[in-house]
Amino acid sequence: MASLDKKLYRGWHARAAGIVVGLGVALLVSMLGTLGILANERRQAVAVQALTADRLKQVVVELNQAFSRLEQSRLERCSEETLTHLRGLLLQYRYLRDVGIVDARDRILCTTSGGLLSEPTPLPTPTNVTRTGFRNWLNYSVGFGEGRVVVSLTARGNFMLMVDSHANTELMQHSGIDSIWMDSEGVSPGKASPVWRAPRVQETEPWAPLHSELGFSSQQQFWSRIDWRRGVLALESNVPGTGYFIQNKISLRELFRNNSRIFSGLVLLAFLTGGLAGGLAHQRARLLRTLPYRIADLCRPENIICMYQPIMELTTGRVAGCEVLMRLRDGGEVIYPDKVIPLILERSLGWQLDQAVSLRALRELADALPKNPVSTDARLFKVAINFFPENIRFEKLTALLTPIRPEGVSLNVEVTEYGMSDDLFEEVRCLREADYLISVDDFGTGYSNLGTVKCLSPDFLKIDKSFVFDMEDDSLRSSLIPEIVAIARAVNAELIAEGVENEQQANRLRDMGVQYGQGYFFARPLPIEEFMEFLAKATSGKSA
Ligand SMILES: Nc1nc2c(ncn2[C@@H]2O[C@H](COP(=O)(O)O[C@H]3[C@@H](O)[C@H](n4cnc5c(=O)[nH]c(N)nc54)O[C@@H]3COP(=O)(O)O)[C@@H](O)[C@H]2O)c(=O)[nH]1
Repeated sequence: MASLDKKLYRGWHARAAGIVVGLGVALLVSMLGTLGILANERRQAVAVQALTADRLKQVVVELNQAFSRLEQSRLERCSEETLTHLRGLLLQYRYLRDVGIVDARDRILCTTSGGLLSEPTPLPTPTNVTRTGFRNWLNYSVGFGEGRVVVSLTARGNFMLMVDSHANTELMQHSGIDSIWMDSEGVSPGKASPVWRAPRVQETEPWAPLHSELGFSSQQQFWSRIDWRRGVLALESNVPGTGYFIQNKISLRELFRNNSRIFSGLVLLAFLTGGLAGGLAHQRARLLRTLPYRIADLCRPENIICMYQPIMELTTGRVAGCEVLMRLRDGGEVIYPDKVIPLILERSLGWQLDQAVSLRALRELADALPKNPVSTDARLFKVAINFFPENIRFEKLTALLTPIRPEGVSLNVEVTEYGMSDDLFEEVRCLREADYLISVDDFGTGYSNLGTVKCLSPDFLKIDKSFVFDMEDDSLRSSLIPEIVAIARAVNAELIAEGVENEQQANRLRDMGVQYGQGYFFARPLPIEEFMEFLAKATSGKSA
């Protein structure tokens, strides 16, 4: 069995399974590990963005509050008194740097820092105008004291507030985020403009937020995208209710560099788990290719091949019938019965096999025999079929064979000597009454005595081939053939000698009183077409 398993195991199948599974597991482990690293990176960015969003929101809330209070105060005309009042208001806010009053053409008339301006200072067109009526000038450079600073201006009605971009920048720089965008909803909905970019971010082509529509949502939401071309993972979120968006961009190369140890560990882990899984899959695939795992499949009708070995009448040379011998097809290979019969019995597949063989053989014969010129002989034609002893049950066999029994063919049930038992006698008696022929197979190798053979009353005794093989040497074994001939006469059975391999054996057996011979001298077990050709040739030879 071991050598057959080895033969049946097709190396490349199992190797391919091992390689595929190994690579698959290695890939899966690497992917899961990489996803874990990305998820960790994302988690960190989310925490940073949540904190920054909170701060930005405070600025916006401050702006809203300040505008409401200014609008309620109705201090829309520039005067020292108004400016004093505005300065008092400014002190109450953390992020506001300046408060001013503008005219209808957005010209600055006075500010808390600059006082009453001798000439109105015109502002350019706003960077954006929001739905709620805010006009924004982002990154606006103004002279402040000795130098200039970059600020953000926001105006509503006649009031203008200045948010210190420097303060903002400080805030951002320490937050770890990369850029802030603002949605100019109202003027051009869905179009966002960058507000701030960390100095370390050098970008020629900034990325607008993915979901601008979420800028005014009351919930902070996070989303991410990977730009494989640029090798960047971008994480974004909105600042709830403000129209602001926050972005973090992580270079994949940097990510790899920062986590190089983890990645090395991951490669090692992928290699080990892939190797282990591949090895196990290879073993399993090898195991699945072995006969014990495939025997049930091999015994299915589509894998069964029936061969027909002629049984010759030794005195006349006429083809008296045939024995059906099965083989199992396994892809391009053929498996012989001796290799699988023990396994078939162990797996209780005997009936499945006997059923499939007899159905196929009788159908093939029913199709082929009438087309053949020997059909006139069919009346005499005996088809011997092997059944496992436990399947020789009258009801079971007749239910199976009666509907498919070909016209004019005698069915010959072969019973091995090993399978003989008391309860078999009754089954065999019933089969004989129903016109079935009975042969005792491998006669001489079992433990039957004259009494049991008498009880069975078979039509044929098949002399086991081991007696025939030894005939040339006149061995002790072959010297028993006359005893077998005597037993056959005593039980009124005819004899078929198995394993006839040459003419000398055939002639001697005939001379000893053996009626029939079967063996390679006449023909090997043949497929139906070749068997029919043999039959035609033998019949025409006889009639010529
Ligand atoms: N229940 C079933 N058992 C079956 C079925 N088909 C076969 N068998 C049993 O398997 C045994 C082995 O069969 P196989 O390998 O086919 O061998 C047969 C012949 O090929 C072989 N033979 C015939 N002539 C010669 C010869 O001249 N020399 C030589 N060395 N071998 C020869 O002998 C076997 C004949 O078998 P049998 O007459 O039945 O003893 C076989 O013994 C069956 O029991 C099946 O469908 N069902």
